[in-house]
Formats: sequence, structure tokens, C-alpha cells
Amino acid sequence: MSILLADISKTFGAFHALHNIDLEIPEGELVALLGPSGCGKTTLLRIIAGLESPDSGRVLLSGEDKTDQHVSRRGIGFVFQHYALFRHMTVFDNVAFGLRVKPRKQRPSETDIAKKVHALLELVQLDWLGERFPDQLSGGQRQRIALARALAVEPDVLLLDEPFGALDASVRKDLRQWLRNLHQELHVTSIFVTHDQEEAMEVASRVVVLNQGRIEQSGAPAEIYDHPANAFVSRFIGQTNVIHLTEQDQHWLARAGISLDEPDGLIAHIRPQHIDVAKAGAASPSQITLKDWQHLGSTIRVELLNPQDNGSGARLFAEMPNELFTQLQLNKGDRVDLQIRQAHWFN
Ligand SMILES: Nc1ncnc2c1ncn2[C@@H]1O[C@H](COP(=O)(O)OP(=O)(O)OP(=O)(O)O)[C@@H](O)[C@H]1O
Repeated sequence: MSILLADISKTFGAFHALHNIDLEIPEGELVALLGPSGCGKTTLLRIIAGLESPDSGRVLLSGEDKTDQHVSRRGIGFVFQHYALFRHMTVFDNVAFGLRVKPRKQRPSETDIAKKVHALLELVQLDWLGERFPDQLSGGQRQRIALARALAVEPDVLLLDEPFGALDASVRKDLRQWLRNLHQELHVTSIFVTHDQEEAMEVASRVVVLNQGRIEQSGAPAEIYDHPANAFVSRFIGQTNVIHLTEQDQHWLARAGISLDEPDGLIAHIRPQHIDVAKAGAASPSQITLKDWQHLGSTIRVELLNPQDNGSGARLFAEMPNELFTQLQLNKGDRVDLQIRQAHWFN
């Protein structure tokens, strides 16, 4: 089912939670709504679901206007951050719940329900837990059961509000990959809310960046990362060096491959992995030095000091693979030459 949001606005009293949201989500996409706390992600999700009404604007599902239709008639499945499984029911009964409460005419037989529940538990790779109660599961297992329960009624759209928010980092990482695989298998149009940019980039086919109730940018993860529409998106998506340029930046930037006639007043955003670092030869006029470095797993983040005329120093971060760092044989205090492969400019 495709989703079209047309000019959606929402206020709570005097507070504008959403401003004129236009968004089109083609059928089968896995979309991340990404943004800082309070930017309106959950409100937008609740409006799509029909749990909240917009003040103005329309919600179209597969081209049909559903703005005034009740939540139960929208064909939507939900998973929330705090896995709301029924504690007094077994895993099997939790997953079966949505099927058993269907009106008699649409309700499958108990044999068909059992088949379906087992198939779903296999899909989430937890068929062996059917007789357990929610309290006897880990957080990650509960979240997968919550997904199986949402999928049981074959929703046309799946909405997930911070589905992995309550879990620790390593479980989150496993579940991200798992959700992506599951989506590739099922192709249900899905939207998940997150404030974690890494999670959004890793899982989603499209990322929608929200800020203060407005869409700042919407696009494929690579598009958003490589071509941020504005300074907010650039800073929010991954690490970046933010440099407020003055006249005196002209020389070192020129040596790093960036020629500017009038740098004064410009703001450069340069991602650490877009800066190449090499030990400066004796003839190099570079004054930039290596201050320190940190291991980030497979990459190394180096901290550079770029001295200014007034005696202060601006810090710059660059990142490179471990092997390259070893090859460079850099020591603290070494002078370095830089090459900047990509930068973005904002005023
Ligand atoms: N029922 C409500 N009454 C009043 N204000 C509300 C209500 N629901 C949400 N808000 C406000 O609207 C804004 C957006 O809330 P929302 O829950 O959509 O943000 P969010 O991006 O999901 O945030 P978080 O990441 O912290 O969950 C917030 O400032 C919130 O306080």
C-alpha cells in the first residue's frame, strides 16, 4: 500500500507540532522517520495510523482518502517501543490474538490460526518459544514477537515507533539487520521512527529527516549523506567538521585542494572520512599537526590541530582505515598535509 501525506499540519494548543508535511511513500518501501526528540515523528506516525487527526491536510492510502477513517479500518499494524505483549498470554496466544478477535465471518479456524502462528514464529525465528510467557523472554525476543503479532493480521502498512529503543546496543544492531531481511522477504510498506541516524541509514531504503515539525530532507540514505540539503541535515547525519571560515583559512584550504576567493563568512562542513592525511615533507609549509587519535573499531579517528594567527588552534577530525593509519607511521606532534576530497558549504 502506498502512502501519500498532503499538506498535513497539527497543533497541540498553541504549539505547532507539524507544519505542512508533504510526503509520498511508494508501496513496499522501508522508511525511517528520523529527527531529534520532540520534532514530531510519533505525531506523524499516529496521524498515518488514525490514532490522531491532523488539523488540516489529507492522508491517502493506495490513493484513497482515509483521513477521516477509523484506525481499525486502515489495515495498519503497529509495533511500539515498549513491546505491549499481553503478559498473561503465551507467545503463541499473543501472536494468535489479532486473528481470534476478528469478526466471526472473517475469523480463520483454530487449525488455520495454529498454522499461521507457527509460520510467523518461524519467520521471526522463534518457533521454539511458543509456550513461553512474555516475562520469560529477552527484550529482543519480545520485540520480535511483537512484530509477529503485528504481522498476523496481514497489515498493508506496518508502523514501528522506536521499535528497538528500549534495547541495548548489541541487540539493537542484530535486530536492525533482521528487520531489513524481514522486510526484503515481506515487502510490506513500513515506516519506523528513530532518533538514531545510524539505525535509519542502515535499515531504511529511504530516510525522512524531520526537525521542529518540518521535513528537512527525504531521500535514499546515500543521497542524504552525500548531498545534505542544509546545515541541519549535514550535522544530524553522521559526524562532520563544522568550520566557520575567515580570511586566514584561505592558504591551508588551498593546499588541501580547495580554492576560495572569499572564504570570509562561509561555513564549511567536511566529513572526517573525506580528509586524506599524509606526513608532511620537510619542504611542506603546513602547520597542521597530529594531536591524538582514537580507535573506532575498523577505523581510526585522528585529531588534528590547525594553528591560527591569534595563537589559538582549530581542531579537525579525519578518519581512515586502521591499515592506512599504520602505514602512515604518524606520531603525536607530526606535521601533516591534508587533501579534502569533498566539502559542503552553507551560509
Ligand atoms: N497530546 C499532546 N498534547 C500536547 N503536546 C503534544 C502531544 N503530543 C505531542 N506533543 C508535543 O508535540 C511535539 C512532537 O511530539 P512527538 O511525540 O511527535 O515527537 P517525537 O519526534 O516523536 O519525539 P521523541 O523522539 O522524543 O519521541 C512535542 O513537543 C510534544 O511535546
